[in-house]
Amino acid sequence: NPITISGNPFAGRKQHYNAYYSSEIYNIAVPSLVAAGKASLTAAAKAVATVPTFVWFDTIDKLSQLPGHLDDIRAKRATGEDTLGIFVVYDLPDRDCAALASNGELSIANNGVNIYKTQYIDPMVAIFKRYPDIPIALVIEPDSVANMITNMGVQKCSNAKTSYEDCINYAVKNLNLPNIAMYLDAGHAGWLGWPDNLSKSGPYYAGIYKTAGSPASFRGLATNVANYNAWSVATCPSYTQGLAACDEKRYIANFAPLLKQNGWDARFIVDQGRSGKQPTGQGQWGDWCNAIGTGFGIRPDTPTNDVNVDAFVWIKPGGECDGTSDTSAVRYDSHCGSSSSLKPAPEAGTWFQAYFEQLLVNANPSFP
Ligand SMILES: O=[N+]([O-])c1ccc(O[C@@H]2O[C@H](CO)[C@@H](O[C@@H]3O[C@H](CO)[C@@H](O[C@@H]4O[C@H](CO)[C@@H](O)[C@H](O)[C@H]4O)[C@H](O)[C@H]3O)[C@H](O)[C@H]2O)cc1
Ligand SMILES: [Mg+2]
Repeated sequence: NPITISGNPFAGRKQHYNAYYSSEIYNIAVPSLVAAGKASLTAAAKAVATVPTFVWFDTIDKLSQLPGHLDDIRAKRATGEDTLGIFVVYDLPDRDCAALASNGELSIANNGVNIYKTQYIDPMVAIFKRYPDIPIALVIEPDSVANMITNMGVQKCSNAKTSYEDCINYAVKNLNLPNIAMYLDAGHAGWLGWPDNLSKSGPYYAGIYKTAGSPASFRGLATNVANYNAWSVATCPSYTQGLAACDEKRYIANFAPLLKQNGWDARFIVDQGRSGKQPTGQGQWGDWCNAIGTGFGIRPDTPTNDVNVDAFVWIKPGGECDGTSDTSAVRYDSHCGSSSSLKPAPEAGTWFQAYFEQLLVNANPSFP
């Protein structure tokens, strides 16, 4: 029977752990550990397989896997568990405009806006409409709006601004379904938390919400996606350069009132999938690619005890790469060759075994 989400979509529900991430762990990580004489870590690895992570739809082709995930969730819900689907919308034309590692399949110059709407969003909406009985949380377009705040000096980002705004507007208006809650990406404390960036972000994000007609499903913002910041830390790491609000709790506490002043009573979700070890091994806060000295963090089912925050989540699946370290690769970004980055690293999104092992041994809370 169809459901209508009201309030916090995570309240009283279990986030879904998906078969794809489990298969990466069972078919790649576990055999690799055994082959490397690290069989002692296989129990912990298998425990990670049942931690809910978001499924990223980073290509049009991936949409063919969406019904399968939704069928799995429907089966889980049939057992009496109130399971929530958790997915990422991530295929903007000229995607990842300030970096190279996660550049996508669509380009503005090549009819990308039209393809995004008609071949990506419209089919996705049609699939979700076949599952009105399943509650769903969506993260909308990691990095995109944050780049609009800080990277108008990057040609590819300034060129993409109107297209990003058009596509995101189309996405949030068309994905505005009774069983869906949407969270638009909002960078992280080290990105938009700086006073100048935050003062721009309040009106700009609230403007997106109002321009879209304040959709009922448009719940709020997602922070720290694919990044490493603490939820709450007593001592600010040195690389946070004196920014007092150096963790996501304080970033959000500063951000929420600005949104409200501008007409959006937004809530947040916070990625903690790679935030368990503080400080991280980052030399610079902006070293975003495959950062060393990181660990799996706060589990997604942990209560947040924060009125602004609906849930802790693992949006970036730990073990999936941020970008290749191969300097000859088309998508090579120098940030993935930095002293803060674990190397050698494969292409963005593919399995990075050494990184998975790093997260596993540094996990906090630890895995048995
Ligand atoms: O001392 N001060 O007063 C002061 C004041 C202002 C300062 O300037 C700020 O410096 C920050 C860095 O410290 C910058 O933040 C970085 O911006 C990058 C984009 O440009 C982000 O990269 C993205 O990261 C994503 C994953 O998170 C990737 O998926 C994606 O591919 C990738 O592109 C980094 O996370 C993010 O850390 C701010 O823009 C900049 O405004 C600095 C100091
Ligand atoms: Mg990225």
